[in-house]
Amino acid sequence: MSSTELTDLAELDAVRVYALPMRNRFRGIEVRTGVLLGGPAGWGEFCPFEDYDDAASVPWLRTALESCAGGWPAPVRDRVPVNCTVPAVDAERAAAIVARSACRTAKVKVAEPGRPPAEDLDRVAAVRDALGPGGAIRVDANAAWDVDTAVARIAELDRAAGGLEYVEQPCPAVEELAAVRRRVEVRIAADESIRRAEDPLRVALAGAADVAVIKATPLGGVRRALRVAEASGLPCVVSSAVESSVGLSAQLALAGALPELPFACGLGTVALLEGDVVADSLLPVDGELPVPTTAPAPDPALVAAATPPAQVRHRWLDRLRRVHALLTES
Ligand SMILES: O=C(O)CCC(=O)C1=CC=C[C@@H](O)[C@@H]1C(=O)O
Ligand SMILES: [Mg+2]
Repeated sequence: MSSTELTDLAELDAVRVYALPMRNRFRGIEVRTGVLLGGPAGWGEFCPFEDYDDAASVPWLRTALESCAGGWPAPVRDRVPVNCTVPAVDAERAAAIVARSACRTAKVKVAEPGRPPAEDLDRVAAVRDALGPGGAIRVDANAAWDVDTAVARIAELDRAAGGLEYVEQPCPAVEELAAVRRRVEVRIAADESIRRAEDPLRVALAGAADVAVIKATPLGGVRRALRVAEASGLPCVVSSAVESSVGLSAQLALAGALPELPFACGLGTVALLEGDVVADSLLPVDGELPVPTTAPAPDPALVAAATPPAQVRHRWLDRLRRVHALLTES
């Protein structure tokens, strides 16, 4: 098939809704849900977070349909180093997650609403112990702080971690990221500030970040995300949207195709899920994942085991139809 994107849902051979529990609550999510789409040239995954409206979900569907059409850009590497992701859990669990992962880089969630800052310090210290002195630690505050709080917390976390590789999205606004960046030594990474194609240029022009976090899934696919990465002019880290192995493969295709990849990617996230929909899960081995050329096919028995009740299936199929209608209008 020559086209790089399917536009007609009738061309799909299979549509399967899945629901997989998270091992630990993450981004407020306890069960990750989405739709697997079987196309003429492969599989794709449509899995916008529940709080995304239909318009914001359009690029997620583009990503799924690009995957179904097959033929991602040619990779320049066949393996990608990844970080393990440590949710806002207690220090003991954090250390266990790192030890189990065998990754040399850990990304630690901090500034969870309602939790005291001392818990973050204990968590990063435990992660450093588990990782040893040679590993890299990055933290993600998901835009929780104002500028002064960010400056204070980053200094404390940097000390507790024995050095941070970078801090992801300390504050909400691009101008705030720039202000924090002028006041701390630790690198700043922009994540939520890069959700639309026009965003990375704004981040770069404002001097707001040292690193761009790029996600193929919410940016409309591997090709679109590659253009966003190039426009950023910044070193890029590819990070997941907590997909099953089907959707994660598009993110790995992006990481495989980026001309430069100076940091480990946030793609070890199948480990956050209780189970998967493919037999050969994209779980890191020795801190790396392979770059696939197509998405792995779901295993019918695993999909059957992950199929949610009819009410959930109908809600997702309605969502798919509505978002598809918006996509074809645009
Ligand atoms: O980057 C990683 O290590 C894993 C992915 C990850 O952290 C995220 C995925 C999806 C939603 C987010 O809240 C979160 C992030 O903020 O980067
Ligand atoms: Mg982030």
